[in-house]
Amino acid sequence: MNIAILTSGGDSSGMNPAIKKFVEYSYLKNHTPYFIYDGLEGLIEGKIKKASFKDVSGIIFRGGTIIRSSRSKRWYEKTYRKQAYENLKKHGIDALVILGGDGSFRALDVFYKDFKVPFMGIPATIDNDIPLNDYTIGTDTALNVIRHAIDEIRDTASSFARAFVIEVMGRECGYLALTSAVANGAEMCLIPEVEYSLENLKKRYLNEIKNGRGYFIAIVAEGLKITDKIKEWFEKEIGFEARSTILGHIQRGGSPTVFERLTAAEFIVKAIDHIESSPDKIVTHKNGEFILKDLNEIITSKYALNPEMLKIAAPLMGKE
Ligand SMILES: Nc1ncnc2c1ncn2[C@@H]1O[C@H](COP(=O)(O)OP(=O)(O)OP(=O)(O)O)[C@@H](O)[C@H]1O
Ligand SMILES: O=P(O)(O)OC[C@H]1O[C@](O)(CO)[C@@H](O)[C@@H]1O
Repeated sequence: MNIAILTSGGDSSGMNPAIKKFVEYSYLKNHTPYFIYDGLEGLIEGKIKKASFKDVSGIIFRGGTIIRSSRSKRWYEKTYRKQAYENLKKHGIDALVILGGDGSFRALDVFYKDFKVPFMGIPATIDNDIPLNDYTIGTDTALNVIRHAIDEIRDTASSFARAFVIEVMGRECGYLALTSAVANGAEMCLIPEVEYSLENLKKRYLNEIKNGRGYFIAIVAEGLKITDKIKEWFEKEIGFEARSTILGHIQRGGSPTVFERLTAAEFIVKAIDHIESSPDKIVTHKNGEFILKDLNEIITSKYALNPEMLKIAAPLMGKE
């Protein structure tokens, strides 16, 4: 088969190892791999090229995506999707592999309904917000970038009596905030999915200050849009000088971790192995296994945070 790969939505570290494995494993299985550059915008523009081993040499340790990505307004219009379909036909592409997040899977859904182009979707976004799936490519590297940043902030935090409010990405999903709050021993974790109580946190913090607490690390998910409010709250209600840091796009960068590289390879192998026999699926990673799921099941479900992790983090949200 002629199989083309594209990366869509927010780039994430681990896309490059996935692209490398895609090329190598496709040739191994007697398929011909193609690149579509610039995501869905590139597909509309027909930026399609046969991929070679040389294209993917020396990329396994690089963050980002060598074939680039995009967010495409034009994709919502059928005229442009038709143009994309014509481009695939022109290059003799038999199937698509798409690395992206939930938006990209919705894009795949309309495209499949329109033109029935066989596909495999692979979850890739730092947000880790794909339903029925435990892991999206990019998450582990982003968590390690956050860990590193918090370690550095802690150096200065522990040298002053201050509160540091750190905003992490994730759109409407609190996964990055929840996981990094627990992994980095934060005093506060506020996420969109769970109601928090500043009143309870205040009681606890004032008590802790009496017992010698010297500084605070607070993690706030970007989706709440309350980072400045929490900084002011520390100053007014807790009486601690406060600083805020928005980690921003550094969370999308960095060399893919070992876990990232291995998982990316396994996602790709599962996708290529099954693209002929079940050409309309999302590869999910659930309870340590790689499982094919219907696209429709994914996009009509809601992701859920790990209840055990929520229990561990409950005190950081002011829950008794
Ligand atoms: N409902 C939809 N119908 C058609 N196309 C869509 C739809 N939702 C998203 N898309 C297309 O998919 C692209 C990628 O989606 P989006 O920008 O939400 O990123 P994503 O795949 O969710 O990744 P990330 O979570 O990393 O941002 C959009 O720019 C748009 O072109
Ligand atoms: O790179 P952009 O388009 O500013 O998008 C930022 C968004 O993309 C993500 O990094 C990935 O979805 C989100 O966490 C963040 O809200």
